[in-house]
Amino acid sequence: MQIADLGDVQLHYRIDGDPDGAPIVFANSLGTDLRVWDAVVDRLPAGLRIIRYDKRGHGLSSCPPAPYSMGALVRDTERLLDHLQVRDCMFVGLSIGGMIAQGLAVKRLDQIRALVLSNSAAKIGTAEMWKERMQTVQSDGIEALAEAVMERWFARGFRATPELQLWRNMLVQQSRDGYAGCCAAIAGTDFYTPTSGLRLPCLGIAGTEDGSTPPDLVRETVDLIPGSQFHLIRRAGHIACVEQPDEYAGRLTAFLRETGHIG
Ligand SMILES: O=C(O)CCC(=O)CC(=O)O
Repeated sequence: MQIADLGDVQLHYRIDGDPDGAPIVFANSLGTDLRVWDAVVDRLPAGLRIIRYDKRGHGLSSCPPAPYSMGALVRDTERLLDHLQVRDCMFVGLSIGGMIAQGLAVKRLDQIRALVLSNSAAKIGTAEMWKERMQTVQSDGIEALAEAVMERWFARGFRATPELQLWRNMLVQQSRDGYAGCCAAIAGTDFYTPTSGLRLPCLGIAGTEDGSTPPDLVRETVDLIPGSQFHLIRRAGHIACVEQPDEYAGRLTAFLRETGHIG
């Protein structure tokens, strides 16, 4: 376990693979920690420096009081990558992690060479929806949302497996402030204009049964960046990396090859 002390926030991160390899960075979604990538990381080829972290308010990172801004989440990531001396990475962002990826690419193209927007979009939901969710979390806890979240996260078949309980536990064990803080960041984010100006290799990944960021929404965002690719995973919801890790890691590996991160 490793911690980066950035002054106002301490971020928990983990590095696997080859310390001198080409960097690939993973950013998690709302209500998850870096374990959400375990199965994908296990399936990636050798020769990569694989960096994962918990954004503020999630996992083992520190949890400032809500609300958070997207600017703060992007800045945390920027400082973490500077701390780790990461340049020219492939950045894989899941949902809010994909929003962080877009904000970071706009700001620091030296850090990001290729972008994977997984189950993500330039704008997710409405400000009203996020306000309601924040109020529910702050008054009744994350548990009050858990059943509905599981239906958006996972396809029907996966929801019938015993593994579902583990991911539900991960969700409800996140802090209320961390979850609500990130809801506020999503509510205030509309990256359509800045993302339209991006020029870098981009891959969109969507799940056919994603109830949070449906395939058309993901496609609309990646189509803002000329030359982007799009990959649709069947029998997967919002957390496609957990449900279909073979296909997910396979597509990432192909994109790593196409973009010259691995030979
Ligand atoms: O997962 C995210 O980062 C935000 C999108 C969302 O609403 C996920 C969920 O359905 O809980």
